[in-house]
Amino acid sequence: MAELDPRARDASVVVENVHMSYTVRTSGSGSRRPLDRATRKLLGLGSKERVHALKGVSLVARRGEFVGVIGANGSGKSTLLRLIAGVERPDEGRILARRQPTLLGVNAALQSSLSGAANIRLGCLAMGMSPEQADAAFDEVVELSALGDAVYRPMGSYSSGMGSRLRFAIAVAARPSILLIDEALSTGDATFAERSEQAMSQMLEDAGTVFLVNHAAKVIQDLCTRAVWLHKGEVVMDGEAEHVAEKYRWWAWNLAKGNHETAEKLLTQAVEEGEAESVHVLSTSPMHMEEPRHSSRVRISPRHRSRSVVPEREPIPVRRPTIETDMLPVISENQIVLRPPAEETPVARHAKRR
Ligand SMILES: Nc1ncnc2c1ncn2[C@@H]1O[C@H](COP(=O)(O)OP(=O)(O)OP(=O)(O)O)[C@@H](O)[C@H]1O
Repeated sequence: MAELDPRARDASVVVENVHMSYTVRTSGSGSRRPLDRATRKLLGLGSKERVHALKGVSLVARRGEFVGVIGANGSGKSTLLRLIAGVERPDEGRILARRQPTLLGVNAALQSSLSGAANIRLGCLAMGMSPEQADAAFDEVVELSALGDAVYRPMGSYSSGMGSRLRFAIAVAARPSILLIDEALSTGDATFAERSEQAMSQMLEDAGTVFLVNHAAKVIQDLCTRAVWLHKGEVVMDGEAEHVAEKYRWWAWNLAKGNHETAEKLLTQAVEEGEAESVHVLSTSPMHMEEPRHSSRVRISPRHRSRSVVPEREPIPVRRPTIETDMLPVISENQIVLRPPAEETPVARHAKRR
């Protein structure tokens, strides 16, 4: 049994045994011929398929942590961020956050027909700022986005990089405690990269938490303090960014070179070495809450669990949280997070073995 974790007070996001699946329509025939596909569609012969995007993901992010989420295409990175943002709710498991997280580009939906300047105001208001705060933040947003005079042009005329920079600058100006970034930082030039790094360092110094999804191990190594490697919806490794990103990079390189056997071995080693964090959230106050919007909906069948790449663990008791905000249940001080003792973390175990 794990010890009580005194650092629970620092937890800003708790992801507890989260499962998420989507139903997708397939043509069902496997045929590549357009006529076949069209005929099957007309006859309504398409079938539905269940895609398990996340399978029992658990982690605790703390104040001041910059967490990189890395993994191959379709491994569940964006799904995890959307769930943490509260944009979607998990089928099973629970997510708690100390404050409402900001998912870059989603919380401030911008209008392409309006100028960048009008969108700054709109975006700041959408992020919860008052009109006075939005006006005061204008110069800072323009500077960080490095748009110059282009800020007075319609946003529809921007390149995708310019749009990403503007969304990032608006999100940072709103001083979120928890910022979730999906790839956006790879679209800027060197000046923007420098400024965005400074802006995020400031956020972390203010005890914020940043999650960054990126395919590039180098970006994760350069920016993050910690990395979570997802593979087919499961946590393969969770630990120090440099170490996890290096393991991921080596695995991805072998896979890209067609060294499937080596890649498979590396993945197995990483799974053995990097057992994911085990998270239990207990509520010590009476269970008087209504069913939260983000609580369990559907149970995943044991059949799907048995195919998992990560060894099975004890089922985690899911109990109701004590407080609820508009989007996600909030972590309260009387909830306790249990996790393995420090010396049992994947990185520590790896170090011991060497
Ligand atoms: N809205 C959706 N509807 C149907 N399937 C979805 C949806 N969102 C995600 N998926 C599926 O869930 C799995 C995980 O997708 P997700 O986008 O989270 O992966 P990712 O790691 O972010 O991928 P990428 O690196 O390509 O962006 C994929 O198989 C994807 O097809």
